This record gives sequence, C-alpha cells and structure tokens, in this order.
Amino acid sequence: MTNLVEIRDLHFSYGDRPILSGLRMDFPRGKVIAVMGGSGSGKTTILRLIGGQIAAQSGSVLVDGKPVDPRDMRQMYAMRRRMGMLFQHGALFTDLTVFENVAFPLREHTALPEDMIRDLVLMKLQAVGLRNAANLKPSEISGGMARRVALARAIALDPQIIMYDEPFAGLDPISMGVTANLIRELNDALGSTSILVSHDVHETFVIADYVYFLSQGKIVAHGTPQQMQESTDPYVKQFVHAEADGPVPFHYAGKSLAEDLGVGGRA
Ligand SMILES: Nc1ncnc2c1ncn2[C@@H]1O[C@H](COP(=O)(O)OP(=O)(O)OP(=O)(O)O)[C@@H](O)[C@H]1O
Repeated sequence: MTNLVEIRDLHFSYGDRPILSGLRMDFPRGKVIAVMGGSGSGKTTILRLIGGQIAAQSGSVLVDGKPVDPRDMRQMYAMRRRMGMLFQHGALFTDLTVFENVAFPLREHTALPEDMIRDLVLMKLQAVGLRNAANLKPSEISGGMARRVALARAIALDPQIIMYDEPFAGLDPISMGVTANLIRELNDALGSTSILVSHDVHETFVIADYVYFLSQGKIVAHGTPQQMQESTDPYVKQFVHAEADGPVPFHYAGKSLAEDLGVGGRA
C-alpha cells in the first residue's frame, strides 16, 4: 500500500458545529504532505484525528491500513509509539536538560539500557546540530534551538509518521529555514512520512511534496507546490500571495454584526 495514512469521507463536528466535512486525503509513504488553510479551518483537528486524540462521527482514518480507533487503548498505544508529534506550543520540560528532554520518550516507551539511551539521544541531538548543547536547560538556549530540541524529541523513537503543527511559528527567518530543511532531511533519513500544518507558504512550498488547502472544513485545492503556485483558484491565490481580500473569511462564522448590535438588516 503506497499511502501510510488515508482519510476517507470524514465528517467531524464539535457538538452541533461541523468542523470537517467529507474529507478525502492521501499521505503517501516517504513524502512530506502539507495541510494549509485559514485560521480555524480545521487543520489541527485533522492531526488530532490521525493521532487518535478525538474520534470522527463518520468516515475513516487509516494508518498503515488499520482504522484509528481512540476507544481501542491497546491499539492506540502501539500506534502512537510510531507517531512523532511536534505541536505549536509543544514546550520542552523546563526543569530538564536538553538531553533529558530528548531521552524522555525513550524512557517512557522503551526499556533500553542507559548507555543505549545515551547513544540514541546524542545521535538525535547530532541530527539537529545540538549535541554540544545536551547539558543546557531550555532557558539557556534560543527559541530556534528549543524548536530543534523539540524536533529531536519528536523523532526519538524513529517514528513512521511525524506530525508538525505550525513548526515555524514565532521563529526568525533563519531559524525558519533551518527548521524547514531539518524537517525534510529527517523525513528522508528516517524514511518516514511527514504531515506539516503551516501558514508559512514560502518554507512549506520549499520542502513539501504535496499540499492540501483546507477552507471551512473542506479540501478546496490540492497539488504539488508548483501546481499551487500556478493555480488560478481564488482560495489558493489569496493564500499563496497573502492577499487580505478574497474568499478566505476573516470573521469567525456566526451572527452578523447588525444582529449583534440589534440594528436589523443583514450584514
Ligand atoms: N475542543 C474544542 N471544542 C470546540 N470547538 C473547537 C475545539 N477545538 C477547536 N475547535 C474549533 O474547531 C475549529 C477548527 O479548529 P482547528 O484548531 O482545527 O483549526 P486550525 O485550522 O488548526 O486553526 P489555526 O490555524 O488557527 O490553529 C475552530 O473553529 C475552533 O474554534
């Protein structure tokens, strides 16, 4: 099977508020797949459904051919061991050193002897260029370095799937480029499949093999970064060229301003 993750006819709502409707997405093995879209369009929700933190009302999420079922604790534990996640605010443990932060998942999920944990942690830190920062605390490193430590921690168990939620948020342009290159290099070195949620068109298009554009819980466009660059679709154009005006809504859906102000009419 070429797809490591497959989403089919997926519908998800929070209470009676529909968030995702009729989603179909493929995440082929070995590729970096980006999910882009406006704020609140449901990108993080997709990651949480793949990670089994929430369950869809209908449709399916298959990981390596098996349906993700959050109620099946045993299966979820085994699946999550093969997933690395780097969340937007995936903060490091501030009281632990860089070394101990990266060692954490190894200690949690394996019974490896200490000398092997040490070698694995140092190899992961070497991969992100921070082997010599192993003994520092998070307060002693920069924001860009902290993101790289979080990356080393996310790949500590050599995951099959690595999910990134806004990995470039809050980084300076140089750290952004470094992080983007690392995401691609680590994906290829580990032979994993990366799912990248990002707003940052430039960095994302440099490293992604394929891009999905989400708007209001639906896929509105998909293709290679080059196809997206050349797209004439108004959603894609607005997003790719960072235009303020276009179909991507600025307001959170709900009552009109006129209704809220009690002045009648429809805005
Ligand atoms: N626990 C929750 N309960 C109710 N609604 C939620 C919950 N989490 C998210 N939502 C809503 O679901 C919608 C999709 O959220 P999601 O976090 O997936 O969006 P996103 O595309 O990742 O947005 P952003 O880019 O701003 O992080 C949003 O409108 C949000 O308000």
